[in-house]
Amino acid sequence: MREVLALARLPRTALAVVLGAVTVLCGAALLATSGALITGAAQRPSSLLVLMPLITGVRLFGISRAAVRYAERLVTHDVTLRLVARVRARVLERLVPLAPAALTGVRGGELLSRVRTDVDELQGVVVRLVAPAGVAVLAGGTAVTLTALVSPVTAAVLAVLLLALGVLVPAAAARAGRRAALAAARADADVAADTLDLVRGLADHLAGDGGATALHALDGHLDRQEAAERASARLAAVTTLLREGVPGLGVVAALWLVGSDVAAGTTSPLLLAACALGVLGAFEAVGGLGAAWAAAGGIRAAAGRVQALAAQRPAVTDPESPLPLPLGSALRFEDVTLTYPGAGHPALTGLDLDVPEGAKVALTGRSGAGKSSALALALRARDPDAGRVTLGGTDLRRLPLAGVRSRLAWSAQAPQVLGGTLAGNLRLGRGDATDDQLLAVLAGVGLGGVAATLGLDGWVGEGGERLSAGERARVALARALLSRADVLVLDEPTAHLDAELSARVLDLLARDPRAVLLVTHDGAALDRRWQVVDLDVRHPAPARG
Ligand SMILES: Nc1ncnc2c1ncn2[C@@H]1O[C@H](COP(=O)(O)OP(=O)(O)OP(=O)(O)O)[C@@H](O)[C@H]1O
Repeated sequence: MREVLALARLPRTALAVVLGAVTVLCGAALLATSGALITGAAQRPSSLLVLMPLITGVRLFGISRAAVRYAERLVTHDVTLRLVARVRARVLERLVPLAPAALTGVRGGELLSRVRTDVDELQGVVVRLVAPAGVAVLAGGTAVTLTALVSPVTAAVLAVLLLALGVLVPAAAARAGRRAALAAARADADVAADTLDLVRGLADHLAGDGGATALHALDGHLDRQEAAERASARLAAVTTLLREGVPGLGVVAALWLVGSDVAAGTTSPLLLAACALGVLGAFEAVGGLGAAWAAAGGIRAAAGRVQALAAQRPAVTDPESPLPLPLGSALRFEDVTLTYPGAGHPALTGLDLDVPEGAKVALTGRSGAGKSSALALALRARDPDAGRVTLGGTDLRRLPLAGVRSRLAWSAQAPQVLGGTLAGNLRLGRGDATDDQLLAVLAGVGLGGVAATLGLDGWVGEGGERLSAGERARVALARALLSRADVLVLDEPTAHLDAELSARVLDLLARDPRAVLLVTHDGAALDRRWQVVDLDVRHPAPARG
C-alpha cells in the first residue's frame, strides 16, 4: 500500500485534496453568507452597507464552489489515471521476470484477476481513501478554526461531532456491517443447501416423516436469514439516522450557544444564522469518510494480494557482473541435473549434450523424459541444480539474460499466437522484417496459401483462432526462423503436421545454417543430417511403485 501511495505524485494529490477542501468550505461559506443575508434582510431597517458584501459573498461562493469542484474532479481523475498506468507498469515489471518458471503455480484466471481487478482496486487509493481523509482533515480543521473565531465552545462541539461522524460512526458501521454480512452469507448458504437437499431427496423425505424434520431445519435457517437481514436493515437505518442527525445536533448546539451570546449582546444576530448554517455545511467535510472506511478493507486486501505475487522470487536472475556475450554460439550441457520444486524425482539427471554451431540435434524420448526441460535450461528459463549449460563456452548464469535470449530463438510446444495481424505476429521474431521477408518465410513453412487468403495484415483471431493448430505452430516456427538468433530451440515444431508437411519443415530446418535443437516424438522422420539424442537411453524412466 505504501508503495502504491509513493507512485501517486504528491504535489498533484495535495492539489486534489486542497481543491476538495476548498469546495467544501465554499459550500459552508455559501450557507453561512446566505443565512446572514436572510437575517440581515429581515432586520428593519436593513443596511445596504451590510447586505451588499453578503450578496457578493453568496454570488462568489456559489460560483466558485462549482468551478472549484470542476477543477478538483479534473485533478483527481488525472491523478487516478496516472496512478493506474504506473501501478500497472510496476506490477507487470515485477511479473515479467517471474515468467514462465515462477508463475507455473499460479492459475491463469487468478493471475488475470490480480493484474486487472486488484490493480483496478488499487487505483482508488487516492480518490477513495487519501482525498476524503485529506479533505476531512483540511476542511474540517478550517471550519472548526473559523467557528472558534465566533464561538470557541461551538467550535469544540463541532470538532467532537465531526470526529464522531467521520471516524466513530463509519468504523463501528464497518465492523458491525462485516458481522451482519457474514451471518447473512452463512444463513443464505444453509438455506440454499437445505432447499437443494430437500428437493433432491423429496421422495425419501415424504416416505419418512413427510418432510417434517427437513422443513423444521429449513425453517430454522430461514429464521436466521431473516434475522440477519433485519440486523443489516437496522444497521443501515441507524447509520442513516446518525449521518442525518449528527449535523442537526451541531446546528442545534450552534443556535443555542451562539444564541446565548446574541441574547447577551456580545455577538451580532447575523453571526447566529451564519454560524448555524456554516456548521451544517462543515459536515460535508466528513461526507466521504463513510465510503472510505468501507473501501479501505478491499483496497488493503488487493494491495496484499498484488504484493504477495510481486514478492515471489524469479527462478532466474541476471548475474551481478555479467560477462560479455561470447562470440561462439555452441550450446553444451555438462552433467546437468534438474529437479522441479516439490517434484519426487529429477526431470533430468547428469545430462551431457553438445549442440555445436550449425548442428542439427533432435531430442526424442517418452513423454516426461525431460525433453522440454532441457530446452527450458538452454533458454535459461530455469537453472540446473547441478552441472552447467554453456553458450560459446561460458556458463549461461554468468551472461546477461537478455543477451542469452537474443542468441536463441524459441518456439513452444503450445505456441502463443497473439490476437493481431499475421505480420504483427511474425514481426515479434524480427521487428524490422520486410513484407517480402515475411512472405518468403511463410512460403518456406507451407503457409503461402494462408498468406494469400488472409493477407499479411489479416486478423488471425483471438489467440490465432482463425488458424488451425498446425498453422499456428508454423506461424511460431516462421517467427523463430525470421529472428537473428544463432540457435533455434524448437519444441515439437512438427507435432500437428501431416507426414509430407513435417518432412518439408524438417528439411527446411536441416538446410538452415544455424544450429537447431528440437524436440520430436517422431524420430523416424529424421534423416542423416540430424543427430538424434534419445533421453530414454540417457535417463531411464524412474522406478514406479
Ligand atoms: N513446472 C513443472 N513443475 C514440476 N514438474 C514439472 C514441471 N514441468 C515438467 N515437470 C515434470 O518434469 C518431467 C519432465 O517434463 P518435460 O516436460 O521436460 O517432459 P517431456 O519429455 O518434454 O514430455 P512431453 O513429451 O510429454 O512433452 C515430468 O515428470 C514432468 O511432470
